[in-house]
Amino acid sequence: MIRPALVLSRVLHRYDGTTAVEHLTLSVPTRSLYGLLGPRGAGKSTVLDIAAGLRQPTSGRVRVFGVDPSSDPTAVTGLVGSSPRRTPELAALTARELLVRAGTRRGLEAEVAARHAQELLHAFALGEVADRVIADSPAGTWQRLAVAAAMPHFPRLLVLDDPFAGAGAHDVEIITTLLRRYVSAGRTVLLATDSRALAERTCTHLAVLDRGRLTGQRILPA
Ligand SMILES: Nc1ncnc2c1ncn2[C@@H]1O[C@H](COP(=O)(O)OP(=O)(O)OP(=O)(O)O)[C@@H](O)[C@H]1O
Repeated sequence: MIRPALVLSRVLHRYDGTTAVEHLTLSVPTRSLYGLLGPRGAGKSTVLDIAAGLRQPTSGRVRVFGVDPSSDPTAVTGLVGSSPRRTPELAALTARELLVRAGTRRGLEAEVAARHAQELLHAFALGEVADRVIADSPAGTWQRLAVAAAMPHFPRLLVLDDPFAGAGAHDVEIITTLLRRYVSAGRTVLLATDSRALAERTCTHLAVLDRGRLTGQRILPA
């Protein structure tokens, strides 16, 4: 049997007084495009942070390709890719600079990072804005760039928080095509969204979260 990309077993997460994730158990198969669907505050971002090794759960068991993020955080960082947040510091960079920086931060040599940045700019149809400052780009362009910035090192698990937020139909089309291609190349994508329509159109698997609990799970027809 192929080992799942991510396994959460009875994961609980509390922030001070708030229980964000309540005894969540789920398994994300390798080569799936797995959607976490739920309204605001459902706990999606918390689950993604836990999957990316950016947050330790209060209790429960987490395995990323069999690795426990609490005992080997560095290994998990190498296996997972996630998008940067749009901070003023990043918005002052050009699209190309952001992608090169994303690559070198993931351990690529400068030359390799520059080549991958060029490939990603092309794949995400970002050629025209490549050397423009990010601050001048609309939300949909940022979303394409943010997804590209999660993958310069070709991580085995791509973790994307709301990659369609503010994206227009053209951006959604490009992002969806690239994510499908990524999965076809043997990788795995875990994304969060509050749009049922987009989740159903894009994903191969769907888990529905509500107030930190799993309320449904489906495999979607191809
Ligand atoms: N850093 C934090 N400190 C305290 N409470 C938090 C923190 N982050 C999230 N929460 C709370 O945890 C719950 C789950 O939040 P989370 O962001 O994981 O949900 P979400 O489904 O991603 O929502 P959104 O779509 O709004 O990001 C919410 O009640 C939220 O207010």
